[in-house]
Amino acid sequence: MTVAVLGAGAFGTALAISLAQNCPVTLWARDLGDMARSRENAKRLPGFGFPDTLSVTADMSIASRADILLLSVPMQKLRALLQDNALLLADKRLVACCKGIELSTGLGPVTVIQECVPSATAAVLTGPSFAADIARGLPTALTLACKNDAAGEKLQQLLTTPNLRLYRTTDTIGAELGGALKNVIAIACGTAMGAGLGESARAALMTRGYAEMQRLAAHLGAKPGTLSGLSGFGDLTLTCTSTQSRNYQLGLSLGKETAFDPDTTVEGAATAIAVQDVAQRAGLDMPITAAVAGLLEKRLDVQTAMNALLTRPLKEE
Ligand SMILES: NC(=O)C1=CN([C@@H]2O[C@H](COP(=O)(O)OP(=O)(O)OC[C@H]3O[C@@H](n4cnc5c(N)ncnc54)[C@H](OP(=O)(O)O)[C@@H]3O)[C@@H](O)[C@H]2O)C=CC1
Ligand SMILES: O=C(CO)COP(=O)(O)O
Repeated sequence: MTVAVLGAGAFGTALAISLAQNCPVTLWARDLGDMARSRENAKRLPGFGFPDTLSVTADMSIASRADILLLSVPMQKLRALLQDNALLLADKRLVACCKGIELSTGLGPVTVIQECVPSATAAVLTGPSFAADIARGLPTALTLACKNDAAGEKLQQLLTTPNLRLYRTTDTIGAELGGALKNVIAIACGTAMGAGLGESARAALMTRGYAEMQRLAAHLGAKPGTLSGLSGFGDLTLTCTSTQSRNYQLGLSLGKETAFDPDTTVEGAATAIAVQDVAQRAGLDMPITAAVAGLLEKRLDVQTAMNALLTRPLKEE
């Protein structure tokens, strides 16, 4: 068995390092930089040397020879990567490792894979995990979702490593929505903390945000149990409470009104806008998502957004 990871960001690099404990792994990057010589990804995940079983390439025809390919580029870049390499990726097992909803279509990564490479077996790997924790060998548990349970079980076995424990589901919609939507709520929580609104406000946003996640997921046909698992509740908890999270960090800077590096990968930003559109079309009430979209689009300031949430009509929980 061989694995390739397409996209040498922090997460792709960490997964490649962990999976190289199991089998030969090829890490594909559009720009290798100094990685082949230094045996480290100094740009995205500094401080973690590559094991001997990990090779790097910028040649997709080499990477695509692997049995299983993990797709670890940001969500908004996934479709182009698949379209550009559709012939090489035909019939492969493709596992999306990105968390988000496509801005132009409102679709998640599994559907995007199915649209671009219909002959592939599509899956998504998601859940609470920081790249540095995985690379450090710290214990991590993730969800592997694949509609075909037999294919999913095989992937679960092959991609579990000594420190990366995978659970399995056939509910790809629930798994990808959990990973996408928690980022939006993490921006809201970071904003509240940055603006000094307090930990009680954060707990309220996490809980009511989780209600929004469940509402949209149910509307789109997800199983309720998936949202309460690692890919939903698990990742929501991690991302809304850790300053390691870039989504939370963006929120902190919105709340403090400080500058934020626009080149940072913050999946929740595009996803908030995409989800707001999906919710509006479906007639769903998602006020926290709408508030985050309003903040990001600079239609709202923090105080106005918070007042709007607090003065909504009172309701049953
Ligand atoms: N970091 C983490 O802890 C975790 C991240 N994730 C998810 O993983 C996904 C990737 O995030 P992460 O690795 O952190 O992001 P990073 O910001 O670390 O890296 C993004 C990577 O994507 C590459 N990339 C961007 N556009 C393209 C493109 N068009 N073609 C090829 N490569 C491209 C970049 O290449 P280049 O260097 O050349 O710009 C870079 O290597 C996100 O969806 C994120 O939510 C999930 C769990 C944990
Ligand atoms: O998805 C993550 C943790 O599970 C990483 O979160 P950020 O993308 O916010 O850094």
